[in-house]
Amino acid sequence: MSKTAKLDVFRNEPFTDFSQEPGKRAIEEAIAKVKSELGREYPLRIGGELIFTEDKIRSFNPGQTSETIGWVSKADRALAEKAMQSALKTFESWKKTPAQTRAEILLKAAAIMQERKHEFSALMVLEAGKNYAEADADTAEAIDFLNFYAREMIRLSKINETMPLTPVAGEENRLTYIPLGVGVIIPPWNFPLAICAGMTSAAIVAGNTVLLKPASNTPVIAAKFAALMEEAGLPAGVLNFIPGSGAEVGDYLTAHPQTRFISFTGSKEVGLHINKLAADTAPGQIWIKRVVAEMGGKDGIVVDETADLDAAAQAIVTSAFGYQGQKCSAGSRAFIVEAVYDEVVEKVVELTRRLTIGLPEHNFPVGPVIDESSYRKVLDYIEVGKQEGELLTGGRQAEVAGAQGFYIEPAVFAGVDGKARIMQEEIFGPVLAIGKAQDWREAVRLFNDTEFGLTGAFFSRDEDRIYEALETMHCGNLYVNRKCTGALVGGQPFGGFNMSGTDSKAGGYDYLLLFTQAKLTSRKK
Ligand SMILES: NC(=O)c1ccc[n+]([C@@H]2O[C@H](COP(=O)([O-])OP(=O)(O)OC[C@H]3O[C@@H](n4cnc5c(N)ncnc54)[C@H](O)[C@@H]3O)[C@@H](O)[C@H]2O)c1
Ligand SMILES: N[C@@H](CCC=O)C(=O)O
Repeated sequence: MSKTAKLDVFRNEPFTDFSQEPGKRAIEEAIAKVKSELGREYPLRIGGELIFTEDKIRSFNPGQTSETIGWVSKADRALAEKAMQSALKTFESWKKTPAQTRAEILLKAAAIMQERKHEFSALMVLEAGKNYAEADADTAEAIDFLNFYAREMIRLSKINETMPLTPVAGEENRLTYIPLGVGVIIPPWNFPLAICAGMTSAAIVAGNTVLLKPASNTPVIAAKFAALMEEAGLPAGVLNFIPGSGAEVGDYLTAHPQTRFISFTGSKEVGLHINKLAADTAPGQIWIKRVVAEMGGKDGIVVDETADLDAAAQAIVTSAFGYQGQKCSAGSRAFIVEAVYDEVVEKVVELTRRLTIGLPEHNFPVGPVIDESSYRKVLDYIEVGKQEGELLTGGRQAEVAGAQGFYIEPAVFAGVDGKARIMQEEIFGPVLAIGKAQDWREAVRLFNDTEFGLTGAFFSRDEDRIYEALETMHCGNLYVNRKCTGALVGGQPFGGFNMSGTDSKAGGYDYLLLFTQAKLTSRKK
């Protein structure tokens, strides 16, 4: 793109239709290609140097645990320090690189990813246990983040033209958004491409250099992303890729005096730990570290008696069990008014029973949960649920012919009290808790009775109630008459209230500001 070429308006990457032959063939071919490359080794990337370590993370297929996706080199503290020094050095040149040039690298990366989108999706089918549509949506969102943040950086760099400061006689004032410094990027495994690419590219395009520590369940897709950024022309040392233990490398870098910011997405427990550690001032530290922390959810759907009950039941099931309930936005709770409670519950159970379980590469609606510890945790919660409500369907370990993985039947509990543990704690698996409310206002009260506040949905045909619910349901992303998952970049900036995080609104118009500091210069004329 030349300096004068006008960038077209941002549009979301379309999803692939896998019910049609071309889409189906494309992903099947991509899966075959990725399978032929399994078991490779992936290095750290520090200042352009590819480093292979003795100690490695084994990434495996959660739907077929004997299948190794790849062996990923693992950073220790010494390598994390080397990466910090590389990022500090590179920051001196990267911060001076024009915003337009930085943005162009993201646009190039988006174009390359788009060209090879099915390959990225296929890798997530195998490494993260996503079915075709879930993996495709993840890749599409990653492409969106790259395209969106590139445009956002260009917009911010022209802020004095689009949002002129109030004129002051005899002085010329300018506001610029300058980068912060070196940031540590810590994404989760559940959107292993989209969130990793979004968090990393936003920090980079704003002029920062970063240390990317990917989630240990999904380091291969993160390694592919790091390689892609280099292919797109990102100078060495801007993105330093350092997989490793959260407790070792994560704590070391969070506490590091030269870390300027930490961008984290993950659980409440780890987010609060990072926030606390980052608040301490290390000897030699000359700033308050900025922490962006997007955390868990206990999201839900409220249904009143005027609602389209079929649509509501479908949305409840899709929100609860899409990607096995492993989304921060998962609708793990539903509150239904008494008048239609039995009818909606029956529909939900029927739809849930229709969900078939199997290997993600064969595109079953329900696949495995991510690993053994998650499997045990979800099964433990199902036992808790049996004491707290009535298990209407599912909840057992599922056998999948020819596959050894972490499969669990989607579980629906009804008659669950709002204070029950399965109503209050994030399970992050295929478990839905349904509660009965006397009326829609009580249902909204029950919905709000949580420490989290990420997503929610309200189903009704009554305009007055919709109006009131939009005001009173307290969460960062609130939807009406649709599922509570699947926010789109640009149109539905994403982030939550309370213990769901700092409400950073990824994919929104404020997001890049989190990785900059505003500098005002005033010159006497
Ligand atoms: N709010 C959102 O936008 C959003 C999006 C996706 C996922 N999530 C949440 O993420 C969680 C699931 O992801 P997860 O299991 O990867 O979460 P997690 O908190 O276990 O791990 C997240 C990341 O933190 C790292 N980590 C662990 N300990 C660390 C430490 N001491 N210091 C630094 N880093 C450390 C992990 O290696 C991983 O990369 C769920 O709670 C889900 O709701 C939130
Ligand atoms: N942004 C995604 C959720 C990300 C967290 O897991 C959604 O809107 O469903």
